[in-house]
Amino acid sequence: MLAVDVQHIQKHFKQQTALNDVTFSIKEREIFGFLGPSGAGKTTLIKLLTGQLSPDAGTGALLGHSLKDMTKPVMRQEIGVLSDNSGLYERLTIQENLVLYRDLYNLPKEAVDEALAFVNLSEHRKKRVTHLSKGMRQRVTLARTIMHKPKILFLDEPTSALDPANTAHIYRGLRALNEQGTTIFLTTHDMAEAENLCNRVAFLHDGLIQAIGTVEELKDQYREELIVVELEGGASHELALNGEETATKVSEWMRQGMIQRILTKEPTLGDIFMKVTGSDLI
Ligand SMILES: Nc1ncnc2c1ncn2[C@@H]1O[C@H](COP(=O)(O)OP(=O)(O)OP(=O)(O)O)[C@@H](O)[C@H]1O
Repeated sequence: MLAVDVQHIQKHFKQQTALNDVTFSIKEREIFGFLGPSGAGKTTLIKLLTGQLSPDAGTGALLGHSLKDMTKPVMRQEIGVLSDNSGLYERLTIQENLVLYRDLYNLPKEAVDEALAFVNLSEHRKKRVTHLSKGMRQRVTLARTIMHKPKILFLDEPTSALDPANTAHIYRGLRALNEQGTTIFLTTHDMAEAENLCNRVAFLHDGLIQAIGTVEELKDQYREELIVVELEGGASHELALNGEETATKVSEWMRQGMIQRILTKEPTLGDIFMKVTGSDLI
């Protein structure tokens, strides 16, 4: 069964088109990343998939259930959603927030400790939410989101407020969760995050999927045969691998003994995004 199956979804806000004919599917147990700059439609897509918005056109299903059923209680057990809108109880501690949630979902006692460890907040469990930094809040929200071990996890920019050490910790946790069977759908404009975590990615730009595939497939598809020649004194030149100009220049530099290093150039996801959309990821 497909975890997510979306066909020709459209969403408009008055004159503004947020999503325009978006079709894709995600297999169970994939980690799938939607990459796009601000305003590309990423949050809108998560809201449509999780029943917070209805599409203007198109159909979709999660684990075989129509998007129309997303607000039903049974689906709340199947999915977890991390978004900006944390909905945490400010006056309660981290632990008290998680206990409330544990009881709501009838989870075992140890679920709170596991969730705290997942987000590296065990030592801070007694802190009130109102005193937390933005990154800590994001981690508490994430703890709550993964606590019931959902079948599909939707993460809207999950590490946007986190430092590198906590980001690495969360990545390890997400991979472990995925190995236990959770399908993960995340949005990001951080290409390193996508490369690091995702089995497959899609580029979203102007409300359309502009490219989709594994990171390796996209790199193969858009690979330019380029070399970088680094010269004495620090100058560096990017040249086509098989150009006449390259041969002339390189042999001249070699004759003069100027070459320090010659490297082949692998495009980053950011390079590919730029090539496909003509726009930056930021
Ligand atoms: N409730 C709304 N009313 C009007 N326009 C909206 C609404 N929600 C989103 N939009 C518009 O739809 C487009 C897509 O927005 P969306 O929030 O999905 O982008 P995003 O890719 O998540 O951006 P970011 O990375 O900044 O969160 C934007 O042009 C945005 O202004």
